[in-house]
Amino acid sequence: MQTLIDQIQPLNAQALKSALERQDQLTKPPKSLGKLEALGVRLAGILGTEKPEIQNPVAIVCAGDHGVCEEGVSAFPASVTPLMVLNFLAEGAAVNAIARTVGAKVQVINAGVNADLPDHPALVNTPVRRGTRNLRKESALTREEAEKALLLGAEVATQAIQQGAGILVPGEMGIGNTTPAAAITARMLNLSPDLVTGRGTGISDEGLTHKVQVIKEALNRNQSHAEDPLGVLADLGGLEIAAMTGVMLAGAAHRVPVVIDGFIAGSAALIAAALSPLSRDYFFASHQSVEIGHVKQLSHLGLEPLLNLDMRLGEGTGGVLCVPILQAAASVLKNMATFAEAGIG
Ligand SMILES: O=C(O)c1ccc[n+]([C@@H]2O[C@H](COP(=O)([O-])O)[C@@H](O)[C@H]2O)c1
Ligand SMILES: Cc1cc2nc[nH]c2cc1C
Repeated sequence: MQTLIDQIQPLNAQALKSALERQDQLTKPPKSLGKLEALGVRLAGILGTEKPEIQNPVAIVCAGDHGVCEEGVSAFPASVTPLMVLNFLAEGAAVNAIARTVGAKVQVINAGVNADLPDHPALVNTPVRRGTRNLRKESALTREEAEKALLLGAEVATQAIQQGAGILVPGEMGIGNTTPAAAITARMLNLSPDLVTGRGTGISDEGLTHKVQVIKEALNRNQSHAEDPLGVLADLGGLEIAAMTGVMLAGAAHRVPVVIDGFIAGSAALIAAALSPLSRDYFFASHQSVEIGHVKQLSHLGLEPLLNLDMRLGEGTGGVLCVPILQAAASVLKNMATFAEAGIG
């Protein structure tokens, strides 16, 4: 893991500078493309050229199950997780439908689903274990398991990049995973669980009170500290959260932009950014999730969401939806004429 972290370098300062200057030479009133301009400049810094281009988007949907489901923290049964993996493979899920509209490929990682899954070309089927332990009672994962899941995500992302992926969207599927995501967020940001715990798939008021209590008890076991992000990941868990963290770090290590989806992806990004503060420069936040803790994650990460469509699905749906916006931001720098070229002014 340390090798991966050490590979992450700052953005290319020269490319940032020339892209910034170029924005004002293009045939438009200065700053008239608003936030697209800063997005383009950052993409230039990531790709190391004032004329960036983004091709071959790939969504990597990481799936895992959660021992804490036995506490009744979700509106849906855990059995939905493997069924949704089959749905991704049959291209019937929301992420598939949205990916189709933007030309993105969807790959799935079984990081730790509690069921046997069939072999499929779009599935990396090497689970670290069959779901996490119940974080209310014990550490969800060992450090070794957390690191293994992280490295699995990193390996799949690295392979996708070697095969030409130009932008990565880590997505997730895991019934119960807003519980570990909220616990991680509370610990990493040192916030009370009631400020970062939401309704996930749609639990009742009573369910929400219970969920906050479960998270409080998990945090009160008091086994991990924000200064030890891998320890937090292991303690509070999520095999798919760990795998997503790996995808994010591998994107940054290979200078590939990474689109951060909703609240669960946000919790993985908190871990990634704590492991490597430089990695944040490679991240773009797609949308503002309805989950209440998401705003807090994004402000901590210094990321502004591109869309606010009241989404709270996960799977990488918001991330995939934002790919064309980022492609457009790059295309402006790459394909627009300058005033000099157009003979204007
Ligand atoms: O991405 C989000 O912001 C988001 C918010 C709420 C729920 N989800 C999805 O719903 C599942 C987790 O919800 P829950 O209630 O089972 O913890 C999981 O499969 C996520 O992909 C995702
Ligand atoms: C059906 C369903 C699809 C999902 N996709 C991501 N989380 C989900 C949760 C449920 C319940």
